[in-house]
Amino acid sequence: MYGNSPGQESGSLALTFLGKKVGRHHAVAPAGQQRAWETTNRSSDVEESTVSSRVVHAPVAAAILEDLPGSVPDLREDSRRLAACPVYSTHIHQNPDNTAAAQHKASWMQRWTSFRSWISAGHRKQEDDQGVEEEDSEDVRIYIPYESAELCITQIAEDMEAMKNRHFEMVKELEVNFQIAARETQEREVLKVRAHYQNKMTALKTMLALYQGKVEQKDKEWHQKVQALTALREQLLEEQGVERRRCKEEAQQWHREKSKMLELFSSRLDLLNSHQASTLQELQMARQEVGKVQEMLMAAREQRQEAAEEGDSPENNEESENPAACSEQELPLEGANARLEELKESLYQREREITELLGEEGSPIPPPPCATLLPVLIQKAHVICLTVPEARTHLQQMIEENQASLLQARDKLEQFKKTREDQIPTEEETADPTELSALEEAVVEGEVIQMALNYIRTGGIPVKRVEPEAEGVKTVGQQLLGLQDQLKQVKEENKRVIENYTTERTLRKKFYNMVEDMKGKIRVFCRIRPVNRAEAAQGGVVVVEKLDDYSVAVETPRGLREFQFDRVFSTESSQEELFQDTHRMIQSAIDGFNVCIFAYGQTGSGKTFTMVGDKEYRSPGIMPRAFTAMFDIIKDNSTRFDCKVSAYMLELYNDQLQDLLVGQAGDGPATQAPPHAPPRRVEIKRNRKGVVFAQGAETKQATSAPELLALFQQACANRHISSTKMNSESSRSHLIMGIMVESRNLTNGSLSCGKLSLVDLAGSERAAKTGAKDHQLKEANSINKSLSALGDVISALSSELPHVPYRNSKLTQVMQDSLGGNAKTLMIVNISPSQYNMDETLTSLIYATRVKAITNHAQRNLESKEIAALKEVILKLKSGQTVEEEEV
Ligand SMILES: Nc1ncnc2c1ncn2[C@@H]1O[C@H](COP(=O)(O)OP(=O)(O)OP(=O)(O)O)[C@@H](O)[C@H]1O
Repeated sequence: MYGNSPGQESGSLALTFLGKKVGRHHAVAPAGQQRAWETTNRSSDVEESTVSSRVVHAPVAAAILEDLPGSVPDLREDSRRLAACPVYSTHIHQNPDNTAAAQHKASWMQRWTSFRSWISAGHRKQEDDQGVEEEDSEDVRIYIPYESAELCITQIAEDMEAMKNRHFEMVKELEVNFQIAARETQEREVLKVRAHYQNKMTALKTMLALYQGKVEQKDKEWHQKVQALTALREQLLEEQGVERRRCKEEAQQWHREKSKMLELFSSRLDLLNSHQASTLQELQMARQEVGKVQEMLMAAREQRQEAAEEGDSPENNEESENPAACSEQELPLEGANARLEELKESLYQREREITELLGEEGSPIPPPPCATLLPVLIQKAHVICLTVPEARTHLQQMIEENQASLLQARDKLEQFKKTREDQIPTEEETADPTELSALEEAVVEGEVIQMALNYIRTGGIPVKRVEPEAEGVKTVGQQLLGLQDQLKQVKEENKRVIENYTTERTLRKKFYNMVEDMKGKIRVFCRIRPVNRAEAAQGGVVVVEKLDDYSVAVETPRGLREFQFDRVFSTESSQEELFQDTHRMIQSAIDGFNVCIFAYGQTGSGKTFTMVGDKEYRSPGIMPRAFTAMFDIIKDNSTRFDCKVSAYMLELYNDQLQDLLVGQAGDGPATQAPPHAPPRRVEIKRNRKGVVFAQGAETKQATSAPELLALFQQACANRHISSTKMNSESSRSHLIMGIMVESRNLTNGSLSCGKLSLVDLAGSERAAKTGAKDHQLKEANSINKSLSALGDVISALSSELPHVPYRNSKLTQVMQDSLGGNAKTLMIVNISPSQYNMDETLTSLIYATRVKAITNHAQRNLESKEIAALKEVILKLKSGQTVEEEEV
């Protein structure tokens, strides 16, 4: 009946649970080889059915029955009994008596009941029983009537069904048990891990608190320092102002003095010229007069000579006898001589005056006699003072008295000057300078006396007196020079103070950013691109300025607006510089963190340049550099970690996710899209930990940076790019690249799974500026819509609203874990420096500032060796694979 006929397939179901093999071997005759059942079915052919039933051998049946523990001994006994009574078997067969059949049926029923009870009891066959039973097996022939056989078959079928169900139940039960056990183990592990990390977290929190305390303290100190420096700066500025005012006043005074002197000189020069002119005139006149007088004298002399020649005449005798008449004749001569003398005197006078004037102008004046006498006098007086004590006392007294009077005179002069400065000068006051000059003279007199008395006391020789005006001029000049020096010093001091202030400000911002980073705030970098040709054509006015490494300012019509970021990169900053600050994010991804780097900004602001680089990869952007850096890190740690890198690449075009890796030659036939196959549907999902993944997206493995770059380049070729007025190669879609790094610790077997998302967003644009039409306009609308949804998410997160509208756009779904999720995120806001794009720049900077306020909760995705192994087992079981004991 249960013959293992030739060609019969023998199947076995084996389940291994925690190292114990459970289940049952069974044998089922394949269709077409179940002779007994076939005979029964063809009941009209009695002869054939009889033969068929008889050719079945008992040992085979017994062997099969052995597989049904519990029933085997009964059946064996029964078969032996039946074999000993062939009449019964034939009788039953030939005489189908109802009672006998009923009895027979009852006996079979009994047996099958026991068999069923065995099934329900879940009796397990012991493998070692097999040997014993093999020994017991005998060649037994069993003859069973067809009705019974039919019944039996039905029963067997039912029982088999029951057995199958039971087996399934058992399998289910085992699965449940297994899941419970796995869950319990997992929970235990999770609890352990949680406790471990809780401790670590507490320690970290304590450290953080300590650090925060320190930072706060430092912050306070810096704040105080900054305040002190600011106060100092203010004071210095004030002093500088005062100095400036003083300098200005002194310069004005110096100018006044100069013009006064110039006036004086010019008036003296005029006087001199007029004196010279009049002197020359007088000289001329005098010469003429002298000439006349000389002529007169000559004439008179000639007359006298003539008279002398006629001397012998009595008239001459009379003249000689009459002196009065003679003197009358000489009178005009005397008058002429007197006039001559007068003229000479006047000439000398003029000469003296001219000499004096010339002497005042600069020619050396012979020292007055007092200048030679004074040192002699002082020396004598000093000697007297040395020898006569009364004279010394008297001198001391004189010095003191003079000092007092000098002080008084100076005070008076100061007061007078002050009152004159304070009051609004009236005409009378300005017109009366005598009082001032009298006071000034008194001061000068007092000073001269003081000097002289001091010389007498000390015995020094007084130096040559300098002209008071020249001294005044020299003093003003010296003062000016001194003031210039002071100004220079103050400027240098100011520069130093400003430098100190800037350094401290920079440090403060750096520490602040570090604290923010530790708090889980999203890091935001700002990059200013150079002015492009279109902007230059619009005037190229630059309104954006990098103030320092952390601040950027925009000159708006309403004034300067300053924004603070984690780093600010100027137009001169290189790709290398930018990447240096990005590098540690790559390390985090390898360490098992979920990391996201994305570029944001208006169209043409340099997002693709920042993320991808230029077309020829002469200055590669973050993405190609990240590939190299990632594999470099992996290589450096290859002795401790075994890492696997795989990537997917999508573009969000017109609100549709498109897989850029589909259709590429890759690591297997599965990656090759069949020709004319409908595009595979890619959906954005989140795993239990909240990490976003692209379901249905082609994921390709890469074993080196060039391999990954080749994949990336091929995928980029599929991207939607077209030319607009703002950018000759404008991205018309958002590019999303996910790089998964699975890293197994070779020491402890733990497994970490990190993800690096690199996103190059399409830029917001105004149709008027880009000149978008038709399908470009549709693209622009779609881009703007998704960016607006991103803006809404940013606003909700930064305002800590209870609902964040992630589901409004596919873009926000893709970025859900990066904004307010569990990722370490870096945003690079790209801006244009030109006035032409000022509005867009301001909008971008405002959004970036809001992003800075968002807090993420980055977690490391690390599993212990056991959990990782159990997960693998579950996966295998789910997919219907056999799990070996060693694997668990
Ligand atoms: N920092 C930079 N230094 C030099 N050139 C730059 C810089 N940033 C951008 N550019 C140049 O400006 C142009 C526009 O840049 P890019 O295509 O990266 O802008 P985008 O923001 O990606 O624009 P869209 O959103 O339209 O795709 C490119 O020709 C690029 O080479």
